[in-house]
Amino acid sequence: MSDKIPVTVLTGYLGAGKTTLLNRILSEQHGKRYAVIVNEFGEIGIDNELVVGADEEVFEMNNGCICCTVRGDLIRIIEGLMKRKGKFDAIIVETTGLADPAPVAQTFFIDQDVQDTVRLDAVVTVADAKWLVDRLKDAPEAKNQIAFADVILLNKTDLVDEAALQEVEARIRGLNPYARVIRTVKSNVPLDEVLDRGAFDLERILSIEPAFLEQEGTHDHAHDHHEHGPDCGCGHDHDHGHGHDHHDHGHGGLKHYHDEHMQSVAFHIPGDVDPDKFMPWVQDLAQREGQNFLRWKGILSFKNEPRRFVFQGVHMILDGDLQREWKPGETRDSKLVFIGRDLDTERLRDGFMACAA
Ligand SMILES: Nc1nc2c(ncn2[C@@H]2O[C@H](COP(=O)(O)OP(=O)(O)OP(=O)(O)O)[C@@H](O)[C@H]2O)c(=O)[nH]1
Repeated sequence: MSDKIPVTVLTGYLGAGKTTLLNRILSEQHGKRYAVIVNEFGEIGIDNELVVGADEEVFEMNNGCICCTVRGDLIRIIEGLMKRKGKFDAIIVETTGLADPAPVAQTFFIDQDVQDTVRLDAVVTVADAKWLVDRLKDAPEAKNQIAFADVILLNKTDLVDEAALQEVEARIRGLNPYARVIRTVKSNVPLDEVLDRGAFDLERILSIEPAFLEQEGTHDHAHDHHEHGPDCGCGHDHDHGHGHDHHDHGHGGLKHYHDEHMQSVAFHIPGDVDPDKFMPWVQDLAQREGQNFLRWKGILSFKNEPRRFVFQGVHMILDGDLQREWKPGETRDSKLVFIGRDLDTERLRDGFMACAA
């Protein structure tokens, strides 16, 4: 995987600080060269002019919302970039504040040429500390962007007090316990926190919060009785803006929220998985229930396989790779995480457990 060019998808609601982060990435002395793809609504690419950078190349996509019409353009731009391989080290795609990151991320899994040359490194979401809680109530895109993220910059922390920050962090955790959350002012973050993360931080999360796996299933919420509109597969969120979808639990002094619509569950098999069982299971699951899964991710130990199988999916689109070898002394086990809506925890657990070797 290492010779593939890493792609960072930068997302976040309108005005959260994405361009500020991009400018920081492009102006800092890090010795790396980035190709930047900016998607902006409208004819005139204002964002392009706001993006500084000497050596970097900025490509713009103005043909509408990236999430509906522009996936083809994104593929073409990346193919064009690949002809200039060697001229840059990484690609950053900045999406419009209203885009659903799913179709963008999927692009890196579905087109074979793209898949052979680049890899989705991480989805980085910039969130506005002052306004996120409000946007989570009225803007389904904002909720998707949080649930989807591998890394979240909680930006504009200068505009709110500590209590408000803790509140917004609790909201974020309720939607996505797996993302790394970093507080920032003016998107000021050490760049290695957001770039070249290595697809996702499952291992880090599991090492920091081993309790997740011990209490598997506790991050979901069983009382989801709202009906959803069908997901048309375009990646748009069909969530209805229900006003009171949060439950507030005491949690060792820390506030803990569950969101009835967005859930996350993690499963663990303390040993090998049989790929002949696992592969058909996930493929079938993707077909039948993929629209409910925003992200699914796993690190698996396949029977008789010296390398780790690393897996991620976005809705129906799946991507898996045999990566590095298990190290001597490393515990070979298998973990799978789902973030999505209306997850049938019991059935997912039973299905995964049945894949044990
Ligand atoms: N007070 C404060 N303002 C900030 C911070 N970060 C960014 N801003 C300001 O917020 C405004 C929006 O920042 P941008 O970086 O353009 O946000 P964006 O997410 O790219 O916005 P869109 O392109 O509209 O989606 C700018 O005026 C920034 O200077 C911060 O940490 N604190």
